[in-house]
Amino acid sequence: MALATTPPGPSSYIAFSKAYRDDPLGAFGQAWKTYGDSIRFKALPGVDVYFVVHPDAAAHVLNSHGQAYRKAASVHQPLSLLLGNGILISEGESWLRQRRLMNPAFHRQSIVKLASVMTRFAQEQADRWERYPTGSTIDVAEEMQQLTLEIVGEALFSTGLEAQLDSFSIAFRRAAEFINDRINAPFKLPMWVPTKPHRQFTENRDRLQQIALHLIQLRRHQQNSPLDLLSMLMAAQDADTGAQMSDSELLDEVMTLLIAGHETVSVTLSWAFHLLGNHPEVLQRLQDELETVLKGNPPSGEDYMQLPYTRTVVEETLRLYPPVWGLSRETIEADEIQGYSIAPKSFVIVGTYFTHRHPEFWTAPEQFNPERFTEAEALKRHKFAYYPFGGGPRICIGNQFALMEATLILATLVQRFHLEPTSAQPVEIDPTFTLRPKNGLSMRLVRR
Ligand code: HEM
Repeated sequence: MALATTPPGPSSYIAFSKAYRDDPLGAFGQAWKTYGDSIRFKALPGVDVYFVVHPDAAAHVLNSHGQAYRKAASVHQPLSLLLGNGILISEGESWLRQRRLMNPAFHRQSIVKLASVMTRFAQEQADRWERYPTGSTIDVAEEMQQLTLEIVGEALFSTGLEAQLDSFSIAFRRAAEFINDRINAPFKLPMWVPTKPHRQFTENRDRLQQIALHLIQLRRHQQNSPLDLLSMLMAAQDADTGAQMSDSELLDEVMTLLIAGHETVSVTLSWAFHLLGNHPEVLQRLQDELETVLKGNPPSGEDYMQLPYTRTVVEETLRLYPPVWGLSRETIEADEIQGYSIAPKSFVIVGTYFTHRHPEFWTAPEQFNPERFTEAEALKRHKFAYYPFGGGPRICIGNQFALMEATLILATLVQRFHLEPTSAQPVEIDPTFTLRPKNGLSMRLVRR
């Protein structure tokens, strides 16, 4: 048997990390071009970072050999400042218990019931836009963030978040910036050191948690509670012990769902509008589908399955702009990926953004072409050529929720409005926290 070797990579990590700080996607993209699908960076003495792009490697790390990996502490410790030990962060038995408790709330039957929440809020958004003078310039990224936060808030609590929406949104954005900086900082001061950013982060985190905890406590005292995600989480019982979640466990899960459940969908929608604004032929097909299927009526939950082209637009957007552009893991034990040896306690990044543009698996990968996502085309593909929701046991629990929400919002807004680019300049990507358009996304709102 041939001995496993070490993947190639740059000799100077300092040069790479400087390029990474200036332009993370550009730095990884350049390294991918130079060294191929598996790269090793010597980060610090004794600490290696491996970057893998091939779908086989993604399948290996996320699925078939997932037991040799755990979520990377350097990313998840900063995240846990906000999400505690919620399902996104936890590991092992405790994660399995949380996942089992939460799974029923995300089954298709449960999600379908939320379709009316999604369409109602999307219609309200369209009504708000109706009041703007046609031709107004709007920040689509900002508008989608508010809308998706409203929807996940309603799905969780049925009511209650509206009044606090702005406060939540601002505190979240600031807290997310702090976490992103902390993830990328080579040295992290302990949080008890009273620096200004630490104090500000704590204030923002406390504001977010107070809002969520208040809604949980209100529900504890409510009779005839509505059938929403929060009641499902509160009613969920551990199969072995019959135990239910405490307020602090609920708080971590609620924070996780509010945050994981709005930011990702909001950036997907922003990119979808950006792509549609620059691809009139795709927009035309989408409008044709909406006209044929909806016949001028507003979309309802039942229409979701009848809008296959709209959904492929969402899927293709998630290919080109996966909100979670890379997945980071740590090796628990030594491993071998595609013939390369991976040292124990190394950091492995699975490069979703790059796999989604891998020329061996996608024809004309840079082109926006929703046709790739017809059932027949999808069946022909490597299962891990496309994984915007991750894969294996830790796959996104909200993937059905997200696809339904993005499809229904897109259908509702495209039926009534056309969003035009305000500039011929390409929109820059800001890969902090999630893959967002840099400095928002300014577009011209035209009534149809
Ligand atoms: C387009 C939208 C979305 C994208 C691209 C996305 C992406 C992802 C990815 C890549 C992961 C796996 C992270 C990893 O393996 O390290 C994940 C996990 C997760 N997502 Fe999503 N997500 C989306 C929407 C949602 C929504 C709407 C919710 C909830 C309402 C949600 C809740 C979660 C949770 C709770 C986890 C952790 C699951 C676990 O570890 O068991 N996500 N998401």
